[in-house]
Amino acid sequence: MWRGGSNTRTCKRRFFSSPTRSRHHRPPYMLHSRGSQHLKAMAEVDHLAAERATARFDVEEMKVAWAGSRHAVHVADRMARLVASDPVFRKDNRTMLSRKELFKDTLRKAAHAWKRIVELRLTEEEADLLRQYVDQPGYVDLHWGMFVPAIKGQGTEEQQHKWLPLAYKFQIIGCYAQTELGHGSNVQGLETTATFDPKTDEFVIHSPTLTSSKWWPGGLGKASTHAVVYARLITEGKDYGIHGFIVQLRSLEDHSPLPGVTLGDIGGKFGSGAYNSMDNGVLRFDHVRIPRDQMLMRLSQVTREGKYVHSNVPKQLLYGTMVYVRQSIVADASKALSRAVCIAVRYSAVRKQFGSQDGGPETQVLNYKTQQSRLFPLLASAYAFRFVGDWLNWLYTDVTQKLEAKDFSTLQEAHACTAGLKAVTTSVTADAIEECRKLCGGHGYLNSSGLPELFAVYVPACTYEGDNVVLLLQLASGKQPVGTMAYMGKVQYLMQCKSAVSSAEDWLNPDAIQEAFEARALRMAVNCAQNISQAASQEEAAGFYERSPDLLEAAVAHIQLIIVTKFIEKVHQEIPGHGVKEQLQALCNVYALYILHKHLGDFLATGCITPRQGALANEQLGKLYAQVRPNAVALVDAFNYTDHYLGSVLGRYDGDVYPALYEEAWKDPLNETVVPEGYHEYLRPLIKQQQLKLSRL
Ligand SMILES: CCCCCCCCCC/C=C\CCCCC/C=C/C(=O)SCCNC(=O)CCNC(=O)[C@H](O)C(C)(C)COP(=O)(O)OP(=O)(O)OC[C@H]1O[C@@H](n2cnc3c(N)ncnc32)[C@H](O)[C@@H]1OP(=O)(O)O
Ligand SMILES: Cc1cc2nc3c(=O)[nH]c(=O)nc-3n(C[C@H](O)[C@H](O)[C@H](O)COP(=O)(O)OP(=O)(O)OC[C@H]3O[C@@H](n4cnc5c(N)ncnc54)[C@H](O)[C@@H]3O)c2cc1C
Repeated sequence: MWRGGSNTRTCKRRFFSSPTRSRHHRPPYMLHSRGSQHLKAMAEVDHLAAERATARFDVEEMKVAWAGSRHAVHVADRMARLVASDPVFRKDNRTMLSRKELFKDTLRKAAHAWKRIVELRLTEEEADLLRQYVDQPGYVDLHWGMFVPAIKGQGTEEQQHKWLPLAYKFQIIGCYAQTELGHGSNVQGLETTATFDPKTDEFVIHSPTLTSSKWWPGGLGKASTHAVVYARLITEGKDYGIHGFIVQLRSLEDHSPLPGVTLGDIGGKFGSGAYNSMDNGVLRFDHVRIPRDQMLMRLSQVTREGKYVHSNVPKQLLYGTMVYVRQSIVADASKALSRAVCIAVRYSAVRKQFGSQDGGPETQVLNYKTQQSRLFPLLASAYAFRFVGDWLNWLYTDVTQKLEAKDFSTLQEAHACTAGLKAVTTSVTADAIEECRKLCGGHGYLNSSGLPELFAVYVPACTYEGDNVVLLLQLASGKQPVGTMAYMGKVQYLMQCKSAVSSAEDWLNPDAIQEAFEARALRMAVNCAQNISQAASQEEAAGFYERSPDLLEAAVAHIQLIIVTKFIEKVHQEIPGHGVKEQLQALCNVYALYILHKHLGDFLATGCITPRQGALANEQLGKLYAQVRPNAVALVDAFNYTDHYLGSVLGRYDGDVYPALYEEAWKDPLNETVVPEGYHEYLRPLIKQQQLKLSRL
């Protein structure tokens, strides 16, 4: 979970307490006797009011379209405000905390969040949202996000009955210990062993090598008492491959590691603050014994005699927790992307540069066409990811229900879609956050813009829960033209069809877009298949390996088709509210035509459109940007984020950016004293030495 918050060090620190601080060092507006009044008056001004007035749609109804329902808007609103108004959840100076302070702050927030959840008797939906708005990654993410789902998905009814109530009441804290120092992507290559001992009816969990040390699990380093550990099951002398086991790691009395367990944190990570609130851990086992019934036995069992029995279900169900988390990550991508875009759009409307010859007002940078062509596709992508995320959630729920009824027919489709969408949406979002930082110019590089930390927290999403390249290759290896691949059944038509677009406006026709995207995806897949069979006369796997860079691109084309299709389907639905459907239609077109323009090489190379049609798409894109421009600020308002959640002086709702930037600067610990620490040791002697040298000349 979560970002931000107050900290004991900065709370105790009084702003002007240092004896070496001079009064003249205060921000000038604070020297003014009416300083605070003046600030307050400024804060009441909505610097973005003019922008909001130009919106041609009902923002409140757009909030509903974004959130999914009126109920969802209300719940999100209540939880966001609850968090924003609670001093424990304050989010200032997090990037200035030491690792230990940050971790303690995370424990404090998690404990306080839990207290509020219990006191207010929040529902699961409310509790999830509250944690989201607290916004600081921590052990609870893995406890709720992976440990509990692993037991639910892979535990028998008895196991669920025993372990879930303990987890629900936080009597135990769990993590998901799969990855090892030597193996992450290749799950079948994990080395940890779980050897059944029929004499004692126990499994012996062991780390035979350094590379078998569990490495990365979040929450493992310092917080968890238990883990679902993935290990090779060995019984009757035979290795049956990877299975899940519930293993207690720490004492429930004093939190010390149990005998045979060595564990700790793996060390600092990218960026300040950011993901360093999480105790990603290392874990080694030295012949640790657990009762047989702590093997998760829903999919396969080991009998008292040590016999291995596999239920009649696909072995890939072992990977179910990862599929679940991947679909949550897609939903999360739209949140991270929309936060960055909200900051960049609001700031671009406030920021002015050039354009005035006579001392008059300068131009809002949002009016520059280049700014629009960089920013509006990201705005459209945030909406696109939101809707495809909703669809993926539906698909996941559907496959789960089917699995309950022992229908495994959609398992492969769910795996392919979650893997591919996770890969594409996280890669785009990580790049987009960085683009938003650049769109905010120099100020975007300040921690107070919120963007550096958002990027640092977000970027590992390209790696965790499956490296994006590895996941795209999984998608590319899919074989059956079912579900979202059904368009491949139209192979004859799509291989030879020619786009009928003859004017820029023709690109507003969803059928024209759909056909171009289908033809491109299919033709790329067919090209790959042909090249693979040519590259490897004897073995398909060798050809697959040889052509894997092309396969990646074909997989991306397929996923972009899914995203475009789901956006088009969304816009076809009944959408209430003045102008809401029209705005979504425009954003859908921006998304599709931007992808077409960006990947024009694919579309042209596969011959599904002509260069002239490509140019017309770009022409239409320019017109769409002009249509989005007056609605841009209102479109990001519809995300309904509080200033607390955004955590950005540049993205403030009121657009009053400059006083906020100015004020934030003075909170830096470097500004605690006028004369910096180290002056007497290093600066003064240097200066004096130089002065002396000069005086001798
Ligand atoms: C945790 C909270 C979640 C909240 C998310 C919201 C984010 C909010 C942000 C908050 C901040 C912090 C929280 C973030 C927490 C991050 C936690 C991270 C956790 C982890 O990273 S856990 C470790 C994850 N590890 C991986 O993902 C490993 C990747 N590797 C694999 O998945 C597999 O090894 C593989 C799929 C790449 C290959 O597997 P293998 O067994 O070798 O299979 P193959 O031989 O290739 O394929 C065999 C057949 O099985 C099919 N298959 C493979 N996988 C699946 C699956 N999952 N489901 C169904 N089918 C599958 C495959 O297609 C083959 O089929 P075929 O034989 O061809 O028909
Ligand atoms: C912040 C964070 C949190 C995490 N949390 C957890 C957790 O809670 N629990 C847990 O068990 N794990 C966790 N992980 C581990 C994570 O799941 C793995 O790091 C991830 O699955 C990638 O595996 P890897 O590190 O082995 O990468 P590698 O597979 O070693 O990848 C290295 C490079 O090789 C490439 N590559 C690998 N295989 C192939 C291939 N077949 N074809 C082409 N290229 C390939 C990749 O694209 C990449 O460029 C976390 C990781 C991070 C960064």
